[in-house]
Amino acid sequence: MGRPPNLYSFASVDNELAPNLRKYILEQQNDSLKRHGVFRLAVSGGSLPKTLAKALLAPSSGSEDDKTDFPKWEIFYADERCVPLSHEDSNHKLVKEEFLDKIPSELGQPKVYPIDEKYLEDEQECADQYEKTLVSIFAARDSVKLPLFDLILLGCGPDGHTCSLFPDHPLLRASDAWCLSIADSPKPPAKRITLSLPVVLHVRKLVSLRLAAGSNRY
Ligand SMILES: O=C(O)[C@H](O)[C@@H](O)[C@H](O)[C@H](O)COP(=O)(O)O
Repeated sequence: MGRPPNLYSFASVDNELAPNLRKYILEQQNDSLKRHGVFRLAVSGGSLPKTLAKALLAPSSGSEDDKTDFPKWEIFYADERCVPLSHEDSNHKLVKEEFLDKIPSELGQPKVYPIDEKYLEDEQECADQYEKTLVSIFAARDSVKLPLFDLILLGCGPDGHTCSLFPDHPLLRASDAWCLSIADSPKPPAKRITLSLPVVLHVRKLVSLRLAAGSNRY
């Protein structure tokens, strides 16, 4: 059995959560860069991209371990809605506008892997293609059983869903794919793709941010 999760609660996003999240992410970045020269993470939508910007675009203390190395980051989507990348519902658009576009040019940009818009009409094909992208980065499925992200950063909806894995949905039991499609998401838009639960649980480090009900505290 894995280690039990550490639970933290923060009274404010700006003064408490953001600096602690920065420290945690940069520890994972530094550790990953030492191990394999790249920092591979998956992110979701919701309020996370804005929180990431608060954490990671804050000024560095100047110490060696408090520096972002964005050009060595590879960012994937833990889930995505099957809409064009410029659509209001796109997680990529959100991450781009709330975080990536705000990175000062001197810090460089992460490499980002959005879904391929060619396959929006067919959510299963969209998931299969995204899985192919993961396979091309994390090695072939016949050589690794599951991709190993250095870090996955997720939100959690009021109903308990995370990625596009919803409570009691049959997708929670799917174990034969890295990426899954959903056509009946209880939260619109209905068509989405998501990492499968085995992939999420295989990660090196997982952060799940849950807003306290009716507030903007985590
Ligand atoms: O695709 C989605 O439905 C959202 O991205 C969703 O998964 C979000 O991450 C959670 O609902 C948490 O949202 P908050 O971060 O706003 O609480």
